[in-house]
Amino acid sequence: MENNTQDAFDEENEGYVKIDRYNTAKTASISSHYTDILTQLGEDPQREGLLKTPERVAKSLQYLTHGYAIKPAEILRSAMFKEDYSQMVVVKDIEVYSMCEHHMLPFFGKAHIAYIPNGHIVGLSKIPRVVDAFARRLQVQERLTNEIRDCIQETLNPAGVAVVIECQHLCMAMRGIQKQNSVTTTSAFTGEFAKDKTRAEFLRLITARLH
Ligand SMILES: Nc1nc2c(ncn2[C@@H]2O[C@H](COP(=O)(O)OP(=O)(O)OP(=O)(O)O)[C@@H](O)[C@H]2O)c(=O)[nH]1
Ligand SMILES: [Zn+2]
Repeated sequence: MENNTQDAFDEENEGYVKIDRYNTAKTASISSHYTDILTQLGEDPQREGLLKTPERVAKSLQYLTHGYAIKPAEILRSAMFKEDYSQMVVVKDIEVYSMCEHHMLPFFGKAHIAYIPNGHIVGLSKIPRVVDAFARRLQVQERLTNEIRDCIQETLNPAGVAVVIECQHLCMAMRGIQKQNSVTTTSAFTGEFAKDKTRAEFLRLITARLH
């Protein structure tokens, strides 16, 4: 039998919760609903191209929502280091793939995140991991933005956190209002980033291009 059990990141570190990514019972149950849905859409679920589609969709949906099984605060806690560095740390252009909770269609784009250390820094890769943990759920962009900010603020306790997310929503492009190029920007700040000067520096850094 195919071994579907793996942890969320194929790593053994603390904070990476073991998940049954393609839980067998869940896959079977979701698949059977999709067989029904295909019929209701006027398709023939028995035709060759669709035979494995319900199972594929079931696995795909479990992957696209695997963030529920991840504990983002533990990810940060697993790589916090005491360091006497108190300048802004910016990680920008982090790819975001999420699903809007209203239509279950993708929204995707980039997150730009900064924090000002207050005794501790965090392993750089952990910031995109936190983004993924919250993005891989059914979301709205505003809540995604706030959840990332709050997780970093509450766990790392920095002097400030800044989160800017820019995304395109397929529910606004493929259907509904059908605006192909609109981009939604959301932002959330804490602490030092309430100050105009600090916020302006962050915004300058994320819009600057080095090459
Ligand atoms: N604020 C916010 N709205 C979102 C997000 N993703 C999708 N939406 C919106 O959710 C709203 C749901 O509105 P409804 O009127 O209930 O749904 P609908 O009839 O499908 O709306 P239309 O998309 O306008 O056709 C729509 O305006 C979507 O554009 C998000 O991340 N944040
Ligand atoms: Zn939507």
